[in-house]
Amino acid sequence: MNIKGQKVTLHDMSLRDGMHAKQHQISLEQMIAVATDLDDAGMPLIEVTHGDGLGGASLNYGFPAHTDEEYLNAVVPKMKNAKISALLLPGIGTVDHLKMAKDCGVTTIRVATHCTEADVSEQHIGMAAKMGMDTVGFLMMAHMVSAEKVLEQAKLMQSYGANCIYCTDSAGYMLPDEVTEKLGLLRAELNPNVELGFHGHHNLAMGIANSLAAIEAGASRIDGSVAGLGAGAGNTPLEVLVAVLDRMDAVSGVDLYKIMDVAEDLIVPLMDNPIRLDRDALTLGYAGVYSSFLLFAKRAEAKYGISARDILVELGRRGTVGGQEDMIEDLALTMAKAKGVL
Ligand SMILES: C[C@H](O)CC(=O)C(=O)O
Ligand SMILES: [Mn+2]
Repeated sequence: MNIKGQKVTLHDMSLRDGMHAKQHQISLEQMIAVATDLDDAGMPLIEVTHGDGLGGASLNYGFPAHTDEEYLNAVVPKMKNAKISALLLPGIGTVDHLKMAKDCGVTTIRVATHCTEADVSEQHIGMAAKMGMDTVGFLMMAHMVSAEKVLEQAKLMQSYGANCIYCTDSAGYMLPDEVTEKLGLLRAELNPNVELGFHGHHNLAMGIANSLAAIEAGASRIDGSVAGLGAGAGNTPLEVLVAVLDRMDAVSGVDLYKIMDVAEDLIVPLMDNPIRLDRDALTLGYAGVYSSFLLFAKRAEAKYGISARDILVELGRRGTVGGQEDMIEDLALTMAKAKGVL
Protein backbone atom coordinates (compact mmCIF):
# COMPACT_ATOMS: atom_id res chain seq x y z
CA MET A 1 0.00 0.00 0.00
CA ASN A 2 1.33 3.42 -0.95
CA ILE A 3 -0.25 6.51 0.59
CA LYS A 4 2.98 8.49 0.69
CA GLY A 5 2.40 12.24 0.63
CA GLN A 6 -1.38 11.84 0.98
CA LYS A 7 -2.97 14.51 3.17
CA VAL A 8 -5.39 13.14 5.74
CA THR A 9 -7.68 15.25 7.91
CA LEU A 10 -8.10 13.48 11.24
CA HIS A 11 -11.29 14.06 13.19
CA ASP A 12 -11.35 13.32 16.90
CA MET A 13 -14.43 11.56 18.33
CA SER A 14 -13.41 11.17 21.96
CA LEU A 15 -15.70 14.00 23.10
CA ARG A 16 -18.73 12.73 21.13
CA ASP A 17 -18.48 8.96 20.47
CA GLY A 18 -16.58 8.86 23.77
CA MET A 19 -19.72 10.20 25.41
CA HIS A 20 -21.32 6.76 24.84
CA ALA A 21 -18.49 5.09 26.76
CA LYS A 22 -18.85 7.69 29.54
CA GLN A 23 -22.65 7.38 29.59
CA HIS A 24 -22.60 11.05 28.50
CA GLN A 25 -21.03 12.12 31.81
CA ILE A 26 -18.04 14.25 30.82
CA SER A 27 -17.59 17.45 32.80
CA LEU A 28 -17.05 20.84 31.19
CA GLU A 29 -13.56 20.95 32.69
CA GLN A 30 -12.69 17.56 31.18
CA MET A 31 -14.07 18.63 27.78
CA ILE A 32 -11.99 21.79 27.82
CA ALA A 33 -8.83 20.01 28.99
CA VAL A 34 -9.03 17.34 26.29
CA ALA A 35 -10.04 19.73 23.49
CA THR A 36 -7.32 22.29 24.25
CA ASP A 37 -4.62 19.62 24.39
CA LEU A 38 -5.88 18.11 21.12
CA ASP A 39 -5.82 21.57 19.56
CA ASP A 40 -2.26 22.00 20.79
CA ALA A 41 -1.33 18.63 19.26
CA GLY A 42 -2.56 19.84 15.86
CA MET A 43 -5.86 17.95 15.66
CA PRO A 44 -7.76 19.84 12.96
CA LEU A 45 -11.31 18.74 13.81
CA ILE A 46 -12.89 17.81 17.14
CA GLU A 47 -16.49 16.67 17.59
CA VAL A 48 -18.37 17.84 20.67
CA THR A 49 -21.94 16.67 21.17
CA HIS A 50 -24.07 14.18 23.10
CA GLY A 51 -23.10 10.67 21.93
CA ASP A 52 -26.26 10.49 19.84
CA GLY A 53 -25.81 13.97 18.48
CA LEU A 54 -27.47 17.30 19.10
CA GLY A 55 -30.67 16.89 21.12
CA GLY A 56 -29.73 13.37 22.21
CA ALA A 57 -30.49 14.10 25.88
CA SER A 58 -33.44 11.79 26.60
CA LEU A 59 -34.57 8.71 28.48
CA ASN A 60 -33.93 6.56 25.39
CA TYR A 61 -30.37 7.76 24.74
CA GLY A 62 -29.28 8.98 28.18
CA PHE A 63 -29.12 12.31 29.94
CA PRO A 64 -25.74 14.05 29.72
CA ALA A 65 -23.95 15.97 32.47
CA HIS A 66 -24.42 19.20 30.46
CA THR A 67 -26.40 20.41 27.48
CA ASP A 68 -24.86 20.48 24.01
CA GLU A 69 -24.97 24.27 24.19
CA GLU A 70 -23.03 24.30 27.47
CA TYR A 71 -20.39 21.95 26.08
CA LEU A 72 -20.04 23.93 22.85
CA ASN A 73 -19.91 27.30 24.60
CA ALA A 74 -17.24 25.94 26.94
CA VAL A 75 -15.01 24.46 24.22
CA VAL A 76 -15.33 26.58 21.07
CA PRO A 77 -13.86 29.85 22.45
CA LYS A 78 -10.82 27.96 23.76
CA MET A 79 -9.76 26.66 20.33
CA LYS A 80 -6.73 28.26 18.66
CA ASN A 81 -6.69 26.31 15.38
CA ALA A 82 -8.98 23.30 15.72
CA LYS A 83 -12.50 23.51 14.34
CA ILE A 84 -15.41 22.04 16.25
CA SER A 85 -17.98 19.78 14.64
CA ALA A 86 -21.37 18.57 15.83
CA LEU A 87 -23.30 15.44 14.93
CA LEU A 88 -27.00 15.64 14.14
CA LEU A 89 -29.40 12.76 13.59
CA PRO A 90 -32.63 14.00 11.95
CA GLY A 91 -35.48 12.95 14.23
CA ILE A 92 -33.31 13.53 17.30
CA GLY A 93 -31.73 16.88 16.41
CA THR A 94 -33.85 19.64 14.94
CA VAL A 95 -33.11 22.65 12.75
CA ASP A 96 -33.19 24.73 15.95
CA HIS A 97 -30.32 22.61 17.29
CA LEU A 98 -28.49 23.19 14.03
CA LYS A 99 -28.89 26.96 14.32
CA MET A 100 -27.80 26.85 17.96
CA ALA A 101 -24.65 24.92 17.02
CA LYS A 102 -23.83 27.41 14.28
CA ASP A 103 -24.37 30.29 16.73
CA CYS A 104 -21.98 28.59 19.18
CA GLY A 105 -19.27 28.59 16.49
CA VAL A 106 -19.55 25.04 15.16
CA THR A 107 -18.12 25.01 11.64
CA THR A 108 -18.81 21.41 10.59
CA ILE A 109 -22.16 19.72 10.83
CA ARG A 110 -22.43 15.99 10.27
CA VAL A 111 -25.92 14.84 9.41
CA ALA A 112 -26.19 11.14 10.23
CA THR A 113 -28.80 8.67 9.04
CA HIS A 114 -29.10 4.92 8.85
CA CYS A 115 -27.50 3.79 5.57
CA THR A 116 -30.87 3.31 3.85
CA GLU A 117 -32.52 6.52 5.07
CA ALA A 118 -30.56 9.37 3.53
CA ASP A 119 -33.84 10.95 2.37
CA VAL A 120 -34.55 12.12 5.93
CA SER A 121 -31.40 14.29 5.82
CA GLU A 122 -32.57 16.65 3.07
CA GLN A 123 -33.78 19.49 5.29
CA HIS A 124 -30.79 19.48 7.65
CA ILE A 125 -28.13 19.07 4.97
CA GLY A 126 -29.84 21.70 2.84
CA MET A 127 -30.02 24.19 5.68
CA ALA A 128 -26.43 23.62 6.87
CA ALA A 129 -25.11 24.05 3.33
CA LYS A 130 -27.20 27.20 2.90
CA MET A 131 -25.70 28.57 6.12
CA GLY A 132 -22.25 28.05 4.59
CA MET A 133 -21.23 25.27 6.97
CA ASP A 134 -18.87 22.43 6.14
CA THR A 135 -21.70 19.93 5.59
CA VAL A 136 -21.12 16.21 5.92
CA GLY A 137 -23.48 13.33 5.19
CA PHE A 138 -22.81 10.41 7.53
CA LEU A 139 -24.20 7.00 6.50
CA MET A 140 -24.34 4.74 9.55
CA MET A 141 -24.24 0.92 9.76
CA ALA A 142 -22.96 0.86 6.17
CA HIS A 143 -21.99 -2.82 6.50
CA MET A 144 -25.67 -3.77 6.27
CA VAL A 145 -26.03 -2.88 2.58
CA SER A 146 -24.18 -3.27 -0.71
CA ALA A 147 -21.69 -0.75 -2.07
CA GLU A 148 -24.28 0.17 -4.73
CA LYS A 149 -26.85 0.99 -2.06
CA VAL A 150 -24.34 3.13 -0.13
CA LEU A 151 -23.62 4.97 -3.39
CA GLU A 152 -27.33 5.53 -4.07
CA GLN A 153 -27.78 7.02 -0.59
CA ALA A 154 -24.59 9.05 -0.83
CA LYS A 155 -25.81 10.55 -4.11
CA LEU A 156 -28.95 11.72 -2.33
CA MET A 157 -26.87 13.46 0.34
CA GLN A 158 -24.65 14.97 -2.33
CA SER A 159 -27.74 16.28 -4.15
CA TYR A 160 -28.96 17.94 -0.92
CA GLY A 161 -25.68 19.88 -0.67
CA ALA A 162 -23.24 17.74 1.36
CA ASN A 163 -19.59 18.53 0.52
CA CYS A 164 -18.32 15.36 2.23
CA ILE A 165 -19.82 11.87 2.57
CA TYR A 166 -18.88 9.34 5.24
CA CYS A 167 -19.07 5.59 5.06
CA THR A 168 -19.59 4.63 8.70
CA ASP A 169 -18.74 1.26 10.20
CA SER A 170 -20.92 1.76 13.28
CA ALA A 171 -20.70 -1.91 14.26
CA GLY A 172 -16.97 -2.36 13.67
CA TYR A 173 -17.93 -5.23 11.37
CA MET A 174 -16.18 -4.29 8.14
CA LEU A 175 -12.97 -5.85 6.90
CA PRO A 176 -10.55 -3.89 4.69
CA ASP A 177 -11.78 -5.37 1.38
CA GLU A 178 -15.29 -4.12 2.08
CA VAL A 179 -13.97 -0.65 2.94
CA THR A 180 -11.97 -0.62 -0.29
CA GLU A 181 -15.02 -1.66 -2.32
CA LYS A 182 -17.39 0.87 -0.75
CA LEU A 183 -15.06 3.87 -0.65
CA GLY A 184 -13.69 2.99 -4.10
CA LEU A 185 -17.17 3.04 -5.64
CA LEU A 186 -18.03 6.31 -3.89
CA ARG A 187 -14.80 7.88 -5.16
CA ALA A 188 -15.45 6.69 -8.71
CA GLU A 189 -19.06 7.88 -8.85
CA LEU A 190 -19.49 10.96 -6.64
CA ASN A 191 -18.51 14.46 -7.73
CA PRO A 192 -14.71 14.77 -7.49
CA ASN A 193 -15.06 17.88 -5.31
CA VAL A 194 -17.06 15.94 -2.70
CA GLU A 195 -14.69 14.66 -0.02
CA LEU A 196 -14.98 11.17 1.42
CA GLY A 197 -14.62 10.12 5.02
CA PHE A 198 -14.46 6.91 7.03
CA HIS A 199 -15.55 6.35 10.64
CA GLY A 200 -14.49 3.04 12.14
CA HIS A 201 -15.00 1.07 15.32
CA HIS A 202 -12.36 -1.27 16.62
CA ASN A 203 -14.59 -4.25 17.53
CA LEU A 204 -12.63 -6.62 15.27
CA ALA A 205 -9.40 -4.63 15.81
CA MET A 206 -9.68 -3.39 12.20
CA GLY A 207 -9.78 0.35 12.95
CA ILE A 208 -6.30 1.11 11.61
CA ALA A 209 -6.39 -1.37 8.70
CA ASN A 210 -9.82 -0.14 7.60
CA SER A 211 -8.77 3.51 7.86
CA LEU A 212 -5.73 2.84 5.68
CA ALA A 213 -7.91 1.01 3.15
CA ALA A 214 -10.25 4.02 3.14
CA ILE A 215 -7.38 6.45 2.55
CA GLU A 216 -6.01 4.33 -0.26
CA ALA A 217 -9.49 4.26 -1.86
CA GLY A 218 -9.73 8.05 -1.75
CA ALA A 219 -10.96 9.10 1.71
CA SER A 220 -9.42 12.33 2.94
CA ARG A 221 -11.13 12.52 6.34
CA ILE A 222 -10.68 9.83 8.94
CA ASP A 223 -12.41 9.64 12.32
CA GLY A 224 -10.88 8.14 15.42
CA SER A 225 -10.63 8.72 19.14
CA VAL A 226 -7.67 9.33 21.36
CA ALA A 227 -6.98 6.06 23.20
CA GLY A 228 -10.04 4.78 21.32
CA LEU A 229 -12.52 6.41 23.72
CA GLY A 230 -15.78 5.59 21.96
CA ALA A 231 -18.67 3.15 21.78
CA GLY A 232 -18.03 -0.60 21.77
CA ALA A 233 -14.33 -1.45 21.65
CA GLY A 234 -13.89 2.22 20.82
CA ASN A 235 -13.05 4.11 17.66
CA THR A 236 -9.86 3.82 15.64
CA PRO A 237 -7.17 4.84 18.18
CA LEU A 238 -5.88 8.12 16.84
CA GLU A 239 -2.44 8.13 18.44
CA VAL A 240 -1.79 4.75 16.81
CA LEU A 241 -3.10 5.97 13.47
CA VAL A 242 -0.87 9.07 13.65
CA ALA A 243 2.16 6.85 14.26
CA VAL A 244 1.25 4.56 11.35
CA LEU A 245 0.60 7.50 9.00
CA ASP A 246 3.97 8.97 10.00
CA ARG A 247 5.67 5.70 9.17
CA MET A 248 3.90 5.61 5.80
CA ASP A 249 4.88 9.23 5.06
CA ALA A 250 1.26 10.33 4.85
CA VAL A 251 0.54 13.81 6.20
CA SER A 252 -1.79 14.28 9.18
CA GLY A 253 -0.23 17.41 10.68
CA VAL A 254 -0.74 15.96 14.18
CA ASP A 255 2.20 15.83 16.61
CA LEU A 256 2.73 12.18 17.53
CA TYR A 257 4.23 12.63 20.99
CA LYS A 258 1.67 15.23 21.99
CA ILE A 259 -1.28 13.04 20.98
CA MET A 260 0.32 10.05 22.73
CA ASP A 261 0.41 12.18 25.87
CA VAL A 262 -3.24 13.22 25.53
CA ALA A 263 -4.14 9.53 25.27
CA GLU A 264 -2.07 8.45 28.25
CA ASP A 265 -2.37 11.42 30.60
CA LEU A 266 -5.91 12.66 29.94
CA ILE A 267 -8.09 10.08 28.24
CA VAL A 268 -7.09 6.81 29.92
CA PRO A 269 -7.62 8.25 33.44
CA LEU A 270 -11.06 9.44 32.24
CA MET A 271 -12.26 5.95 31.30
CA ASP A 272 -14.88 4.37 33.57
CA ASN A 273 -13.75 0.96 32.34
CA PRO A 274 -10.79 0.15 30.14
CA ILE A 275 -11.85 0.37 26.48
CA ARG A 276 -10.84 -3.08 25.34
CA LEU A 277 -11.95 -5.89 23.12
CA ASP A 278 -13.77 -7.93 25.75
CA ARG A 279 -16.11 -10.74 24.63
CA ASP A 280 -19.08 -8.40 24.42
CA ALA A 281 -17.31 -5.75 22.32
CA LEU A 282 -15.97 -8.51 20.08
CA THR A 283 -19.52 -9.82 19.68
CA LEU A 284 -20.59 -6.40 18.36
CA GLY A 285 -18.08 -6.65 15.55
CA TYR A 286 -18.69 -10.33 14.88
CA ALA A 287 -22.49 -10.03 14.82
CA GLY A 288 -22.65 -6.58 13.21
CA VAL A 289 -24.39 -4.78 16.07
CA TYR A 290 -24.46 -1.01 16.61
CA SER A 291 -21.53 -0.19 18.91
CA SER A 292 -23.44 2.03 21.31
CA PHE A 293 -25.65 -0.95 22.23
CA LEU A 294 -22.78 -2.40 24.27
CA LEU A 295 -23.42 -0.62 27.57
CA PHE A 296 -27.19 -1.07 27.20
CA ALA A 297 -26.65 -4.83 26.84
CA LYS A 298 -24.27 -4.93 29.81
CA ARG A 299 -26.82 -3.08 31.97
CA ALA A 300 -29.57 -5.49 30.84
CA GLU A 301 -27.27 -8.42 31.74
CA ALA A 302 -26.90 -7.06 35.28
CA LYS A 303 -30.64 -6.51 35.60
CA TYR A 304 -32.09 -9.67 34.01
CA GLY A 305 -29.32 -12.25 34.28
CA ILE A 306 -29.09 -12.85 30.52
CA SER A 307 -25.56 -12.61 29.15
CA ALA A 308 -24.79 -9.44 27.19
CA ARG A 309 -23.28 -11.63 24.48
CA ASP A 310 -26.55 -13.55 24.00
CA ILE A 311 -28.50 -10.29 23.92
CA LEU A 312 -26.15 -8.78 21.34
CA VAL A 313 -26.21 -11.85 19.11
CA GLU A 314 -30.01 -11.78 19.12
CA LEU A 315 -30.00 -8.04 18.35
CA GLY A 316 -27.73 -8.75 15.40
CA ARG A 317 -29.99 -11.57 14.19
CA ARG A 318 -32.97 -9.21 14.30
CA GLY A 319 -31.10 -6.53 12.34
CA THR A 320 -31.68 -3.86 14.98
CA VAL A 321 -30.28 -0.42 14.22
CA GLY A 322 -29.55 2.83 16.04
CA GLY A 323 -32.70 4.35 17.52
CA GLN A 324 -33.96 0.97 18.75
CA GLU A 325 -32.19 1.21 22.11
CA ASP A 326 -35.49 0.68 23.96
CA MET A 327 -35.75 -2.80 22.41
CA ILE A 328 -32.65 -4.00 24.29
CA GLU A 329 -34.27 -4.07 27.72
CA ASP A 330 -37.45 -5.44 26.19
CA LEU A 331 -35.53 -8.27 24.55
CA ALA A 332 -33.58 -9.09 27.72
CA LEU A 333 -36.84 -9.29 29.66
CA THR A 334 -38.39 -11.61 27.04
CA MET A 335 -35.27 -13.81 27.03
CA ALA A 336 -35.22 -13.95 30.83
CA LYS A 337 -38.88 -14.99 30.94
CA ALA A 338 -38.34 -17.62 28.25
CA LYS A 339 -35.38 -19.01 30.20
CA GLY A 340 -37.38 -19.00 33.41
CA VAL A 341 -34.86 -16.80 35.26
CA LEU A 342 -37.50 -14.15 35.94
C1 LIG B 1 -25.01 8.17 16.79
C2 LIG B 1 -23.85 7.24 16.56
O1 LIG B 1 -23.17 6.98 17.73
C3 LIG B 1 -23.03 7.70 15.39
C4 LIG B 1 -21.76 6.94 15.26
O2 LIG B 1 -20.73 7.34 15.78
C5 LIG B 1 -21.75 5.65 14.56
O3 LIG B 1 -22.76 5.28 13.92
O4 LIG B 1 -20.73 4.97 14.66
MN1 LIG C 1 -19.25 5.78 16.08
